[in-house]
Amino acid sequence: AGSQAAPVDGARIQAADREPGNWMSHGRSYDEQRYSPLAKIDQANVGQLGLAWTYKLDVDRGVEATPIVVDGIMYTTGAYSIVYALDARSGKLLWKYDPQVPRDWSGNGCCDVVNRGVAAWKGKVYVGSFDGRLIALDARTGKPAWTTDTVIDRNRSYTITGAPRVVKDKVIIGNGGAEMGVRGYVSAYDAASGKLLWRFFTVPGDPKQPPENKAMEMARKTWSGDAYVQQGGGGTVWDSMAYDPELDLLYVGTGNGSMWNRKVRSPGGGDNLFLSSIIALKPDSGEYVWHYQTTPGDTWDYTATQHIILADLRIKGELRKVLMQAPKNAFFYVIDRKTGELISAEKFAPSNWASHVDMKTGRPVENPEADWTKEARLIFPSPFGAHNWQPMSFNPKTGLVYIPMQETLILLAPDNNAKYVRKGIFNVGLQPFDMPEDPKGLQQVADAHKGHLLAWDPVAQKAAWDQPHVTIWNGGTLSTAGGLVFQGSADGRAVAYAADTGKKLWEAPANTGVMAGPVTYTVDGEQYVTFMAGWGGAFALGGAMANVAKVRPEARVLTYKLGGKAKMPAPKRVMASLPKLPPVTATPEQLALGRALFNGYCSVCHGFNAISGGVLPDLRYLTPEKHQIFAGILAGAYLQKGMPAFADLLPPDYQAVLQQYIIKRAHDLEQELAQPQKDAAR
Ligand SMILES: O=C(O)c1cc(C(=O)O)c2c(n1)C(=O)C(=O)c1cc(C(=O)O)[nH]c1-2
Ligand SMILES: [Ca+2]
Repeated sequence: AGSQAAPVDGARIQAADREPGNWMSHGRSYDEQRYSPLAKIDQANVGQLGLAWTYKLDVDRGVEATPIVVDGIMYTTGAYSIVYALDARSGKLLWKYDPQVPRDWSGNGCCDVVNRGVAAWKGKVYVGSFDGRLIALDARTGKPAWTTDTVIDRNRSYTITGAPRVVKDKVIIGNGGAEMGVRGYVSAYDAASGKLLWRFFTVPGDPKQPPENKAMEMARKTWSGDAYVQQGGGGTVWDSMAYDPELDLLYVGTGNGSMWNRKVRSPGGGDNLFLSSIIALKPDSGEYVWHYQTTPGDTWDYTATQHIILADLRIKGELRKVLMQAPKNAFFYVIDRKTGELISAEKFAPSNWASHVDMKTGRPVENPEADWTKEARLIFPSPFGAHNWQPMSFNPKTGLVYIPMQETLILLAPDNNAKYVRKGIFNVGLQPFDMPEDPKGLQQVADAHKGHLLAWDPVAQKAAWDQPHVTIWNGGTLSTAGGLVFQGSADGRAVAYAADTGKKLWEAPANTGVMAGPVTYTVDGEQYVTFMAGWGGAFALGGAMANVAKVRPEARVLTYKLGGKAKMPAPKRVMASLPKLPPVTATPEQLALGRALFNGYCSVCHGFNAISGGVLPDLRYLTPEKHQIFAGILAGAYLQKGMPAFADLLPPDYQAVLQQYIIKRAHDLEQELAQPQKDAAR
């Protein structure tokens, strides 16, 4: 391996199976199967797994990283894009790099200040920081080698949450922000110097300007008007990529429209390319090759940024080079990855927005009842998706794909006069999200959200087995040659299942919700399994329902081995008691306005109806001292803690009713706590 740390290159990643003890790229191999040939830990002995070591991360917010492990060193990330290099055998910190994400950038993300991990290449480690920088670190020391700004417009809410991939000496990275009014793109940078090599926009720019390329010329014809220019357009490449070295094609998944509401975004309709699509690009030039749009004219936040897996499958007697994706929209797609031809698509989760995918046209057949742009509709899946970013895995031995599937639903109501407001504000064309305030109603909605570990046969396009979870937002999956599937759970466990039958074989407490995809590796012949634990992300920030999981954020690396004897630290204590509450003085009408303001501006971080999911402060617990400086906080007093300023959008009387609504909800809670528990229970 020479004297360099992390001397990963394309040849090594392509031959990943020859060194199964390493985990050298995000999905382990370029095909992103997240399947490990390691089999020392198997169905017979997995019950003996114990903790080898734990490592506490700095920030207790959502943890979503897939660690990279090369030659005994683990490179991983936590919230605010902090990078950690750990001895993979002991968990000892070798170095740490904190990109010092300005905390006042926090409000530019839709879904927590998360990071999904680094890439390693020829002695460097690459991380995308939440504020949109791409940073190359010396893998030995953690010192920056170069930094580049990937953001084309700092007046817009661009973020990076996804992990870079490196292909042919090019670091590929996209960004997030389609809830916040950005134009999506994916860029390639020279791995050695950080120089920009190409950029592919996923949605058209201003029609008054010439299109950047042929693909944008094609895309432009599928949009109406030019309102989308101001609104951003969307189509962000915020997570998935895969690479086929033989075909020399790079695949990227694109996100939803900005705004979600197509009536506002593209008033005359249209497919709005390349929203919610899988796009094949030439990695050398960024040139468009083909695309498949999963949700034409998307109006539900049905991103196709979900994990992409490449595999060779025998379908109707023929070996096909396929690409698989289970996007938010609840259809499992098998696509010819050379041509983009749709091979099959079936529902892997309940949905009401479309009945099926027409195999002649390759398009979903939409249910007219799911059009919420005229009036409010109950839609499933919700924008949490039938599957979100939590990566699935494919086991070539069982032929099954293991999907962190979820049943979700939502009431969407249009705001067809919505205007782009400014950076840091949700820009979706909806009336504020609605959710029952009363505990019983809330419990009903929460109960309708169901999490599953679904084993899916991609050839037969049907479920092989299904394991229920307590709620949604469970972890990504890892499958191994030991006949195992590993998955963390929202309710705070690390679990192993039999890959063939789904039988649960092992579990251990994680103290907190586990969302990230686990990895496995070896050091000196010993096999380890690592779970990145830490509750957060979109569901937990949204609050209320996430409390079903009964966990709090506690960011930690958990590594197991057979016979491991390390001790799990005790879980952190939670929630203080309610402070003395100021009186409610507002009228019912004012409180209704306060509620609309809260759910419009505050709920995506502090929870719907002011019930926090425990990641960010539950405002019902605000102390009298904090209530005294409420206006100051809205004006930006806590910017450096990550609390954005909203005062410019809320005249003083609105600020007062917003505060009154929070106080009213605190009184509601006080009453609830005083009542016998059984009233609130399911
Ligand atoms: O449209 C986008 O740009 C964008 C970005 C992100 C992100 O960067 O994390 C998410 C989403 N959308 C999204 O729709 C979503 O459900 C989501 C969940 C999460 C998460 O980390 O828990 N991120 C995102
Ligand atoms: Ca989105």
